[in-house]
Amino acid sequence: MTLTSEPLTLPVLPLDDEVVLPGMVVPLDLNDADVRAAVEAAQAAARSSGDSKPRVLLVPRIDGTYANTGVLGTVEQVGRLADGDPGALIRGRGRVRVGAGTTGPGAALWVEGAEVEETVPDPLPGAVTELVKEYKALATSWLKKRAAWQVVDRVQQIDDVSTLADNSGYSPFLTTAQKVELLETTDPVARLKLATEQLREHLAEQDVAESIAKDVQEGVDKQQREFLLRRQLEAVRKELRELNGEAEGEESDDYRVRVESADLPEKVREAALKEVEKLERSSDQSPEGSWIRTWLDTVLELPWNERTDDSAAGYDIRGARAVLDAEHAGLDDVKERITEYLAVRKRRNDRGLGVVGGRRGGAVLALVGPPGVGKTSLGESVAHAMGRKFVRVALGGVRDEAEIRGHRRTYVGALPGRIVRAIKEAGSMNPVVLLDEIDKVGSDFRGDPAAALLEVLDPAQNHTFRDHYLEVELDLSDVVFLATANVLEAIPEALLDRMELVRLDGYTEDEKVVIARDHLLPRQLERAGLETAEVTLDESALRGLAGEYTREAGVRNLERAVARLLRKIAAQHELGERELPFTVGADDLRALIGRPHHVPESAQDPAERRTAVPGVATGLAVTGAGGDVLFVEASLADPETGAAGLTLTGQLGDVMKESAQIALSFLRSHGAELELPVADLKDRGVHIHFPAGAVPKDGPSAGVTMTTALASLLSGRLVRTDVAMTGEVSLTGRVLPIGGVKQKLLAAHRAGVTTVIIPKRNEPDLDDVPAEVLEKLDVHAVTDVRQVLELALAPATNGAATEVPMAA
Ligand SMILES: Nc1ncnc2c1ncn2[C@@H]1O[C@H](COP(=O)(O)OP(=O)(O)OP(=O)(O)O)[C@@H](O)[C@H]1O
Repeated sequence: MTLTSEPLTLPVLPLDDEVVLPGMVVPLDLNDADVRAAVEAAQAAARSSGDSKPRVLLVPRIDGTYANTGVLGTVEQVGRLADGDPGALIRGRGRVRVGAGTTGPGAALWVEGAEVEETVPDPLPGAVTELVKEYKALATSWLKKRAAWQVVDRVQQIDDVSTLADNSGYSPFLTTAQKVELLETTDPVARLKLATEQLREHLAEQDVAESIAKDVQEGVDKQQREFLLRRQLEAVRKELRELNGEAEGEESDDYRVRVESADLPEKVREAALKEVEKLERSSDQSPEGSWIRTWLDTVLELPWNERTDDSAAGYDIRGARAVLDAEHAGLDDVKERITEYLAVRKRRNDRGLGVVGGRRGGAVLALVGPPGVGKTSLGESVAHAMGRKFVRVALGGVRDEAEIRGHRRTYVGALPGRIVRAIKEAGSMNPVVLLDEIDKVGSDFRGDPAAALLEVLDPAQNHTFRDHYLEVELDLSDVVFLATANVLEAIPEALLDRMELVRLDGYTEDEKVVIARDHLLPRQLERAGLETAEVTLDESALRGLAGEYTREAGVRNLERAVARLLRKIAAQHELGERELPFTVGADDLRALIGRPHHVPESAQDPAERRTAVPGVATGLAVTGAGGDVLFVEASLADPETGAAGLTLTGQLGDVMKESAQIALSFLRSHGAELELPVADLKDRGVHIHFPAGAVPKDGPSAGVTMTTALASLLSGRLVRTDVAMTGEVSLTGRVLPIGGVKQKLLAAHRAGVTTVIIPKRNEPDLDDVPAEVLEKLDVHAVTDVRQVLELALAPATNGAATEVPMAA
């Protein structure tokens, strides 16, 4: 509520763009004509009326218009202002409603006015007390920001609502209009509310502005800091280079220069430059920096645009064949297959067709066979023949997909995969890559390496091969992939689908002799530091080494034996114990490298032979090392103590266990007819054992051998030592076909077996078996297990027949 008291007559002091509120003390410049006129008029009036202080009416004038409300001001002092100009110090006293114009002394404008009386509720309602607190808090926070500590105290001490609100007149952030609003709000509580709002708004704006300013400042700071640090880094580097005696400009670790000067495909360069930028931003010590450097090194070392030139000069197929012939003895069919493969590849290439693709396209040659038959070295020969670089990627035991495709770079110690590493090692984008032991890749929780390999080998995908580590695409379409495997069955199905198989089953003794003479001996002579003419191995010595000192499908141990022999001779020569040149004959072997390890069963003392007791039969099997002979032993358990049923030992697979069951069932039902005492089989346990040594692959082909061993056991008739057999047996006694005939026959021959029994339906496989082996073997193709028993069991000897061995 506002009341007006008796009228006042006052000279108007107009304030342009300025507002003085009650309680404020302001200095005003007397050079200003309006100010001087008002002050002088007031002084004159005061003198005549005897008032103590001259009084003026301070009225804001906005765009030439006066506000409705003014403030009664008393002139406190007239003198010099801080800048030396004449001035007056005026104190605002109270609100006055501006009335009509009137006359008075001097040049000033005189008006009538009425003082505005203010009432404040007493005591203050809670809401107002709260408002007072809020205002003080806001004002304090604002003042503290400006470090106006004395003012903080003064504001805190004001208790009067009206005075507190008018104190806002000092706020420099308020616009003239806002101050006029404060002036014209005559109710003190309403005015304090308004002042509080204005203050709050300002503080909020300030907060936003401040945080923006902070952000801006930080950005600037960071850029500046970075710039400064960079300069410092450069200076330090330069100094280090000078210390190390490097010439200016010869910046070994300046990746930017290296990337820019390297011969990289455009996409790769872009990616590399991006990394260089990251590197430049990271500190020298940060782990990220070292990752990036490793990555850049890898990228820079890859032979992006290197390729050996084979199509332009055009390796001619005849030349290629000549290389294959020169480096490997024998293997005619294998070489033929490789030559065909090369010819097709070349023709397609010449006609711009690219690699043979598509499913079953057989873009990849897979060399399958036992160890030491020359798979790896054939791969190398293919590279020679094509005039390309050769790299070998060992896949044995790879179970992690990342081995093939690389680890993501975020992985600690990440590396590119083996394919990328192979390309790097080859130093060209079109090498011959030999995927060695592709049958030994496994899969587990870390993914399926075979799936990654599939992508590598697929001509539709491999021109954009993506290694997880490298992250840039690599074109593998010009790489010649070859694969090797020991065991065909172990190659993952999907991969097998992509491959053209070339089988290497092993060598005959004659072939080994030729290989040893033409290839292994010359190489090992050189290794032993001997001249070609100094040591000769005659044919009988080579034969002895191949036949009695080693027993293998390939020639790896043979090569070792030759090496051992030559080392011995070289040492003896150095010790003066042997004259050179020297020709080694079969009789010299024993003295040089000791006794042979592999004597044929038939050459053993008859009592020492494995088949010297009933119940042991000789089988033929394929193992990881190629074909091999193995012995199957059968015995009957003691009727008192032994458990009934069938016991099998010797690391057998499920299929082999089933074959054993079938052999047993067959003999139980046909024993009588075969004149075998099958009653024994009913109440006594049977034990079949495959002695360790060579562990055969799981399969049914030992069926005939197990049947024969059991029949021998029951009849007491020995199995002929010179007979070995292979074949599956059905419940009715039919002999069914099996695999690996060539490997098995080579093994039989190696072991000195002379009679071999095979299933009739395998007869066509004999075409693959070298003639020299067939010549020495008496091969019987049979259809029924009865024929097997007839051939294999020796005639009964009187008396000894009942001596049946027993298992413990
Ligand atoms: N037909 C051959 N003519 C000449 N040398 C041969 C022949 N076969 C094999 N060799 C030689 O025998 C050695 C063993 O061959 P290699 O290492 O290539 O066997 P591999 O089949 O790859 O065996 P693995 O499966 O264990 O890798 C090599 O030194 C190779 O040169």
